Amino acid sequence: MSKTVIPSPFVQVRRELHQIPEPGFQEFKTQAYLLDFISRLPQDRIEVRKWRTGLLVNVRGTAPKRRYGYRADMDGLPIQEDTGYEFKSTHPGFMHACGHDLHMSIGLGILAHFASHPIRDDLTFIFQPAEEGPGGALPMLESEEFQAWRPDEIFALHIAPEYPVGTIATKPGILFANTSELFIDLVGTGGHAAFPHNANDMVVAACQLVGQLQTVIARNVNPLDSAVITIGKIDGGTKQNIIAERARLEGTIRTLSADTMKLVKSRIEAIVNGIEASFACKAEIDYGSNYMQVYNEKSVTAEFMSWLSESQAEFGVKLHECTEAMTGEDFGYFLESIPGFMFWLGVNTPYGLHHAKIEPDEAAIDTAIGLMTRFLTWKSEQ
Ligand SMILES: CC(=O)N[C@@H](CCC[C@H](N)C(=O)O)C(=O)O
Repeated sequence: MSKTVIPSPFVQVRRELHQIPEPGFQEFKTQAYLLDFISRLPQDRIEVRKWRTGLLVNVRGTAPKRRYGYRADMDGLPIQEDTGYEFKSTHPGFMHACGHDLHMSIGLGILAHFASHPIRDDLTFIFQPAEEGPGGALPMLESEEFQAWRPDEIFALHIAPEYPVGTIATKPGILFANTSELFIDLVGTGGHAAFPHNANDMVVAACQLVGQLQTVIARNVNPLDSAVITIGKIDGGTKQNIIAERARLEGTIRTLSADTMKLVKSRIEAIVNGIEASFACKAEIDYGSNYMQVYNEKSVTAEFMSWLSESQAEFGVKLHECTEAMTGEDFGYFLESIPGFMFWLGVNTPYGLHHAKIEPDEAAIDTAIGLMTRFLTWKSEQ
């Protein structure tokens, strides 16, 4: 006899959100979906405020002394999906490839629980746009809407493809890197492919520049420190037999300290000046958006880790104290002024974050909802 497997309601929510990935600050359908879901929850303790394409939701406690915040990010990535899903993205060239569909469904699951099982303390649910860029956290944090329901402590998670479902990985102190986007435009003189001596080839300049940028990490950063420069995109020229007048490099810088970020940027600037001189071209650097490191406040994180290590067997989860990673997250801005932490949630998939084939194990959704509802309930009882 065939058995029909009914997915958890929040797996279905994730699948519906997966189909509508939108770029940062254009999460219109996503916002409408969240609003519609929230409108079907018990309303007596809930208030909702829009902030741009994001949302803030207040859940009033029964006798509040403190307020806890839970944040989920909302935007998708410019990736053409290549999964085997029946519920693929319906937005060509866009995909939830960084797990924000899971993050939101987990956020809704925790919210749905507390809408009908209020705790003593108040809760703020933060559905934040534009994490992948240009960064929604900082302007949201500074907004009147956020300040009205500003939490005393704040929490978030990020899916982790490399860990099995049930693994929760985190650490006190720095978890994710400082980041800066990097855009470099090179402008020279184009020309006929057969007359290179009359032109000034920006494809050659861009290739040299990419090679020289590798020396910053290999030769300027202390080998006991860590930094990354990744050039993820090069654009240059117009046709195979035309020497390129322009080229553009697009990338990102990651460091574990603000000082190393300064060092890396000053070396990039020196190298770019050298390219200008050696190719007699013009170069412009734009650092785009910059994110603060994710720094887990030590005592709140230690409290979570000790609570989790005592209760992990009961909840079927396993705590792993991980090392820091060079990922970036604008949740770091919330943590800069509000104590709290972020953790990795194992979703066991061979493809990494930002990969067109990533298929996170959806069992992690209920794991995370169960974990966070229990943790927030326990916090409120202390
Ligand atoms: C978790 C994650 O993958 N976050 C992104 C954040 C991007 C920051 C910014 N747009 C940049 O590219 O520097 C990441 O790429 O780590």
